[in-house]
Amino acid sequence: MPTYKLTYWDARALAEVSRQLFALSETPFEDNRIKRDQWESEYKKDSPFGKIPILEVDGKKLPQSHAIARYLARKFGPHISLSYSSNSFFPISSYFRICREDSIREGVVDAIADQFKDFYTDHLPFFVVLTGLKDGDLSTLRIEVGEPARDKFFEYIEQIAKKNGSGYLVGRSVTWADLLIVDYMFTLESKAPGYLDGFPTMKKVKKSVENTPKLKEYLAKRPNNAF
Ligand SMILES: N[C@@H](CCC(=O)N[C@@H](CS)C(=O)NCC(=O)O)C(=O)O
Repeated sequence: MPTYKLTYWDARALAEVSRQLFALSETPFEDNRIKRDQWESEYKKDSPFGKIPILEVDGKKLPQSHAIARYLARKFGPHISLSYSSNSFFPISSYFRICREDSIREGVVDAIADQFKDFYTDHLPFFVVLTGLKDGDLSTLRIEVGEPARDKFFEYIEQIAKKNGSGYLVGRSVTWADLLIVDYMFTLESKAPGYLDGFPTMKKVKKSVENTPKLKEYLAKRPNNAF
């Protein structure tokens, strides 16, 4: 088995999906949580794009959080489902075959993750003030930036989740797009209770994902980071 080392801050943010993919697949990895001064003095100069997270696979560096998560999801999954889902109604082997044959599903998972990234960028000016990373007028930012970005994105994925009807966004078990969105929802709900109340199907998706057995175990033990 290759050795994996994931370098990021001591935060969930852009590394958490990949940590969860390691947990779901029960793959050992080095969770290398660094401080800003270490980043500046030791890591930055040798980083491919001058940013973290970075995944090292047998010493080879892979940057960009989505590229890392997609790589791990395909390697371990491809849909990180199999025995981890309690409500997968296909027998494991046939479900695995169907996923492999149905590569359009992988495309849809990637598209949702990319759409989330667009939302994340639009929503960021509100998010950084909400989480205390920057100072600003929270109530004005909520009305002018947060809620319009939230409504645009969550109205799309609420419909996708409703239509899929399984408690997940794509197929009948958890994918990395679910992990990505649910972790962000977790932060939003802890910082702004009620902020996602208009999206009940997505709240059900969050519940299904957080109750995925291996993930539930991981969530109970992970460091208590604010975001
Ligand atoms: N698009 C990149 C963004 C990475 C990014 O902005 N990382 C920040 C931490 S969240 C960083 O490396 N900051 C340190 C710096 O810019 O020197 C990704 O998704 O991985």
